Amino acid sequence: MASSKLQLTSSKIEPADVRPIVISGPSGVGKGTLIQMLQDAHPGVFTRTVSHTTRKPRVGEVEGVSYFFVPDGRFGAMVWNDAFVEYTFFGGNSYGTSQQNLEDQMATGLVVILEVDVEGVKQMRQAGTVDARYIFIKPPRFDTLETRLRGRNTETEESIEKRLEQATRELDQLGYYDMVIMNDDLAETYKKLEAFIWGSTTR
Ligand SMILES: Nc1ncnc2c1ncn2[C@@H]1O[C@H](COP(=O)(O)OP(=O)(O)OP(=O)(O)O)[C@@H](O)[C@H]1O
Repeated sequence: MASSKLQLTSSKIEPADVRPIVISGPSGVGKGTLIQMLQDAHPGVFTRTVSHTTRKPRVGEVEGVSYFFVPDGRFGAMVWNDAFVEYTFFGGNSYGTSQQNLEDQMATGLVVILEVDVEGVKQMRQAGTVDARYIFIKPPRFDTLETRLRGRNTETEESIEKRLEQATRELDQLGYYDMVIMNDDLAETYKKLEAFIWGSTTR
């Protein structure tokens, strides 16, 4: 992976703004990669929420670490009980961030990172209940997504098509975000993300 070639300086200095950070953007744009880089460069600063999902675990995924894997009925009951700060139906499965998990992560005293799709961000913004910083990662060109998703080798053809279809809709809704960063060169993108989180407004 490209990130292993980067020279990252490791720092435990917390950002002045410790509100949760919501990272959004189309599938394959590099959200997971960038979040991992933040955590690697700043051990002991960030924690991530763990989403609930109705999708089946992939090889290597661990219950309660990668996701909370739940059946459809349980997920539906949680929606009914207003247990999610955001949830979405995507690629044939439901995903959501529970209020409980967000509170648990915030209680650690670390800066919480949430990876949320655009529909989820819309819900969070409209409800206005989570005071967070919202960042959108966008691809340099639409077809970059397809190349990266194929290169990742984790998706079926059907899943790739659903993700690209959804990306078209997502790229149309940038108004919900405090910051939009284009992920062309990974090292440059990472620097911009870090600068924004630590208070600079470099775009
Ligand atoms: N700037 C970049 N240049 C080239 N490749 C990149 C760049 N950023 C990320 N990648 C690669 O693109 C692929 C997709 O990245 P990643 O899995 O982080 O996307 P994601 O947005 O988290 O997707 P999903 O929402 O589906 O989980 C990975 O193989 C990653 O290494």
